[in-house]
Amino acid sequence: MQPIIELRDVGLRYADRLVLDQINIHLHHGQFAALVGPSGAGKTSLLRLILGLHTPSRGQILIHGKHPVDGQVPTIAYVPQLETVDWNFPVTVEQVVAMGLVRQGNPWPWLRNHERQAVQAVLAQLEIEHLAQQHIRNLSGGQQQRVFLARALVAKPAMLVLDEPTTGIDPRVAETILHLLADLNQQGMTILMTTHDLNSAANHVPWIICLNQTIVAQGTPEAVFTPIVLEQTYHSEMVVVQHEGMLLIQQRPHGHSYRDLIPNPVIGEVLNPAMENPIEPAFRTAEL
Ligand SMILES: Nc1ncnc2c1ncn2[C@@H]1O[C@H](COP(=O)(O)OP(=O)(O)OP(=O)(O)O)[C@@H](O)[C@H]1O
Repeated sequence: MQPIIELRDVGLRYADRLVLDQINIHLHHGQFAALVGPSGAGKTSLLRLILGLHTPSRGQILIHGKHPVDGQVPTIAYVPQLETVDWNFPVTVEQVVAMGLVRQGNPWPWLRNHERQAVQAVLAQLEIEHLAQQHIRNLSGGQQQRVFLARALVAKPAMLVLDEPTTGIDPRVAETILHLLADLNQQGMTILMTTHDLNSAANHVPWIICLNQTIVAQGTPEAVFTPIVLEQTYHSEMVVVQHEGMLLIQQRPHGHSYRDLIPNPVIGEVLNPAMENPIEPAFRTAEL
């Protein structure tokens, strides 16, 4: 089956600075993937490449097997980081969601009936229809995230791309947003999100892409969330434990060894053979 998105040996430079290198990713219909990596790893830059907002310095990006034309990628909807939004802009929830509609042939600022119905339907789907006339500034972080999710969904995209959807909201609300994304994925939506929350990604997202300028590893959480892959990604020692069926990931405290902290080291093996120091197969992890 043809991937929705395919990146072939993609590189990106800002001026003379290499930000992304040798990026190879396939995302198929129905996948739910998280892009993780430290600040400055190039996660947002990679999303912007996929959205057609940057041109790769090398390699190819194919959407449904084709090159995006003129930066237009109509079937992929974007949910921005909340902190990049101007909350003083005078708009209601309904107006924000309507911005997601492709409003061909309607130059007026008010909505036609079918447009209002589409907005109402997506607000109901995300259980925020009661907020339609509220100013966006007056909402909680979780409600704001749902509004921008609604704006993305109203255009009926083939795929959602979200930049840090759980940043800046409390852990309980972040959990509900991840459940919402998992529900959308169950209904067939393909999703790619960036996150700094490794524990949520490990326990809610079935496919993980570890990035630090290049792809360090990609695979299931159990396969890629290993101390070695995490150290290669973050350049910092991490502890991975399994507890009651969950993966728990934490920065390694100073003065402890893995032997003290990990009763059952987790095993991983989906690695990037192109890396300078290819990561050893997983069974080596247990020897640390
Ligand atoms: N438009 C730009 N021009 C020049 N450099 C940029 C530009 N955008 C990003 N960068 C640089 O490229 C690198 C990757 O940035 P990017 O925002 O993609 O990282 P990130 O992984 O999303 O980081 P974070 O987790 O902090 O959001 C950073 O060093 C950043 O300073």
